[in-house]
Amino acid sequence: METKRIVIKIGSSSLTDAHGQLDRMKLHDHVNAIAELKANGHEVVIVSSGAVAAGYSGLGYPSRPVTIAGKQAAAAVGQVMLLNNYADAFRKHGLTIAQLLLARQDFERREQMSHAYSALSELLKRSVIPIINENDSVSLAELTFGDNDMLSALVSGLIHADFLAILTDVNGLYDKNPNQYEDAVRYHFLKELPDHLLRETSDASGSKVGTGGMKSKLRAARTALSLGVRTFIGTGNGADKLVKIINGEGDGTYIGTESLKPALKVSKQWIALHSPISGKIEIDDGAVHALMNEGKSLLPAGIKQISGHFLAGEVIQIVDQQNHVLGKGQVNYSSEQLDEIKSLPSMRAMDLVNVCHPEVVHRDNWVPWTAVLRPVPNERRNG
Ligand SMILES: Nc1ncnc2c1ncn2[C@@H]1O[C@H](COP(=O)(O)OP(=O)(O)O)[C@@H](O)[C@H]1O
Ligand SMILES: N[C@@H](CCC(=O)OP(=O)(O)O)C(=O)O
Repeated sequence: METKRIVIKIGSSSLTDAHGQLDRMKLHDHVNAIAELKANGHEVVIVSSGAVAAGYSGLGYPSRPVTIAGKQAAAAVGQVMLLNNYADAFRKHGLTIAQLLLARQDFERREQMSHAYSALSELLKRSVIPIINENDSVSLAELTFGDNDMLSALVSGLIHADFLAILTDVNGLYDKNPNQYEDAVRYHFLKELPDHLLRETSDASGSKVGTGGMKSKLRAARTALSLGVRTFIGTGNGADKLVKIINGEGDGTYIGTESLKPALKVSKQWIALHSPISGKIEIDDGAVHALMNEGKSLLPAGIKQISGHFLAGEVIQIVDQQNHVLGKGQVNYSSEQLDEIKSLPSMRAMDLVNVCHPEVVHRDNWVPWTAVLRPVPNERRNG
């Protein structure tokens, strides 16, 4: 049997009881199913929610806190309880776990993203099961993932996973919220996620503890697909549930086909999804053709105009002369240098600013505004 690298996202709703508190039976059910995957030789990374749910009652809150400070405190208490429970449960299977707490800022800094990649790769090599959660207690309010769906998609891209399973309390995506409409119909398989599905799907959570509802799972699934990772959204019970899920027999919705394009390199993922945009370069039609159709790098000769102040190594947006965004790239020249050399032949440009490589943006550091950068409807573009 082919072994796979699998990311399992476990939502709060799949870890808690009717009062919104950590349900150890549910946790053990997931652990048994993950142990089964490991026994079959698969590599597994868990993205687990549940810290706030596990911690709030111990802090004396009558229900899940709504204030930022309340959630941060509850997560700090609950994360310890959550991981202790996982560690005990996995130990019974002879398996070791590791904890990684990630914040959105960790993805915005290229080195930190590479460190996360290296640490995860090493843990997987040593057959340890990394358990990731958002670093709720320190995440900046305006920069939190909020739920772990998007985090799980980004992690699955980062480690070039073969499959992302988002476990929740509903058995897949329905054409309308099944909690409200009895006649809601479930999708078993979707080749891709069209815009209208994202627009129409509700962000209402089905439980007291979940965040983001089905909409955030679809956003995450779209990101995972664009990073080359097939996704499942659904549920299941018993030790064989995950084996069934990865064999295509799971109770839920499968999104994407086996023949997705391969994942982008980590450096391109950073440029595409996380890097801040420091400026803009407008290019002529010849350069548009070279970049978009011929897989070439951007040379000084194709540059018409520069906006913003940026340094060499920063990421800028590239637009055509009608101001259509073409993509993002990491520049080898500062905006000051580019102002001097725009439209010039490469040799002259290099002489003028004393730089030894002709590419303004090398094709290895260029990501076109295709699937990865495509904004989810009703949302701001990255940057
Ligand atoms: N179209 C839909 N299909 C399926 N579930 C939906 C849909 N719209 C809203 N939901 C709700 O989304 C919930 C799952 O999201 P959420 O509560 O955030 O789960 P989790 O805690 O697992 O992240 C379901 O319980 C369901 O009530
Ligand atoms: N990081 C938070 C997760 C917040 C949350 O509700 O996420 P989810 O259940 O995935 O919608 C926690 O551990 O409680």
